[in-house]
This record gives sequence, C-alpha cells and structure tokens, in this order.
Amino acid sequence: MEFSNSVKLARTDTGLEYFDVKSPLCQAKIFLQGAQITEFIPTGKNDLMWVSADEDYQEGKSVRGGIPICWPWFGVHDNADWPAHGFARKIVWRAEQVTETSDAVRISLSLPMMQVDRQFWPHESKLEVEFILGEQLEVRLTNTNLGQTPFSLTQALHTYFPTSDIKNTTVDGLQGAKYIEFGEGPFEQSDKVGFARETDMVYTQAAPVQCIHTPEGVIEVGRENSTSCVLWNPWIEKSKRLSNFQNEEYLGMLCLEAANVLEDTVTVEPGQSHTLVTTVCWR
Ligand SMILES: O=P(O)(O)OC[C@H]1O[C@@H](O)[C@H](O)[C@@H](O)[C@@H]1O
Repeated sequence: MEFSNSVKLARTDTGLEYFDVKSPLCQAKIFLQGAQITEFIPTGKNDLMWVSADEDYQEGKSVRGGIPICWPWFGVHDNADWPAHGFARKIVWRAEQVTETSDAVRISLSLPMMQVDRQFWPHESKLEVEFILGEQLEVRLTNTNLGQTPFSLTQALHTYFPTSDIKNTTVDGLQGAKYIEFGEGPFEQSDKVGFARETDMVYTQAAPVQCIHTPEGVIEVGRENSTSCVLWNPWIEKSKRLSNFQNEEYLGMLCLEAANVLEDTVTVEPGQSHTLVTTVCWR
C-alpha cells in the first residue's frame, strides 16, 4: 500500500508490517508493532539506528534495536511479574496519518487502548507518537489525559545507536548531571563518559543535548520535556543473557535513552498533555 510518494507499507517475511520510507532526505523503517523505528539513514550518511544481527522480527516481541517505546513504566515494575519497560513496545499500534512536504515525511501512530490490559493501565488516556523524518529524526511521544483524575507514568524512547568501537566511544554533555547506577547513588558525573564495563546509569538533571563521539562521527541527541536519560551498554556477561543479542555485539552499540524517570516522573492532569521529544542527527 502506498501512502505518499516516499512511503509505503511493507511486511517482513515473519509477517510484521512496517512503514518503508525512501524520501530525498532519508530512508527509514517504522514497525507498527511497538511503533518502533529501526532504521534512519539521512541521505549520504550512515544509519543512526543499531539493530542486532540476531533480530528475528517476531510477533509480540520488541525488536532489539532502533527505538523501543518504554511505556507506561520504565525498567522493572515494583510488581516483578509485570513486563519490563511496560507493554507498549509489544502491541501493534494504529497508523493515524502520513504526510509529506519538501522538508520532512511525518508519520503518526496511536496505541489502541482497547488492547491495553486495564490492570496495567486503568486510566482514560491517549498515547500518540509522531516521527518527523527529514535530515534529522524527531520523535514526539504524547500522553493525553482524557479522564477526571491525574495519572503518573515513567517512560523512555530507548534509542540504540551504532558505533564501530565502544572502547573508542564517549558521551559528552552529561557533566554535572546526577546519576543512579545499579540502584546506588546519586553520584555526580564529572567528566565525559567512556565505556570499559557494564554501564547502566539513570541520569537526572541532565542537559538537553548530549553528543556521542564515535569513530564514524558525532551523533547529537536532544531531548525536550525530559530532564532524565539513561545510558546503557550490557558489556560481556549481560550480553550473553539478553534475547536477540549476539555475545560480542556490546562492542558495536550503546543506548542513550530520552526519559521521564525518577524525580522526572510525569504527572498529567485531566485535559492536559505531555510530549516527550527526542531528536537525533549526525553533527
Ligand atoms: O532487555 P530489555 O528489557 O529490552 O532491556 C534492556 C535494558 O534497557 C535499559 O534501559 C536498562 O537500563 C537495562 O537494565 C536493560 O537491561
């Protein structure tokens, strides 16, 4: 099915549907399952999204790479039986709108609330995501409260970035932020972050832009309506335990996730909306 000159709907061999975008400005893939973007290649540049070579694109499983949407909780829930990172990343979202102008293709999707188990999310609400695909990628995740009482949630746009060598990769722009690491802290980030071991840091009071310095160039990651972010690399031992992840792949990826977690938890009042935004580009 074709939506505009540059956008058509395609399907993997395993049956998962995705928007296949090939515009003058970029190439992208966005799966309806999880509303998950897995490829974003600005014309003439490298892909900004990393996906595991072991990924097998199965129904009901979040793709290991791109940008899984973690909602309406980030990480492990207090009730340990509930799914890690919420459930939105496993549900098939509804395609809402595709538009194309000379500076971007815009694709929006919404989470069908009919599919949501009310024990996990008993609130009257709307969740929409818009992808703005131009020379850079912008992702806008909007929660709207349609009920009579406020609700609170944590969330993240869990972006996987590529690098050819994690040991020669650093993240700049977190200096001065506070972080929690493996449940300990808060500590203060004093310098650029390098990678020599498992990294799983939740930052608060983080500046709105970070730069990832990789051997291939500098990736700029921006956030709006978010003062928290998560930096993750599983390193050797955890790599062996992860699904759809090769043992050595930790050497070629990292996650820097635009979040609303810890003291940055979002409360949405009745009739109000909150939009978490991340922008990603080669600098
Ligand atoms: O394997 P999952 O559920 O996609 O999670 C991947 C990682 O996601 C990160 O955001 C967490 O900080 C890690 O602790 C976690 O391992």
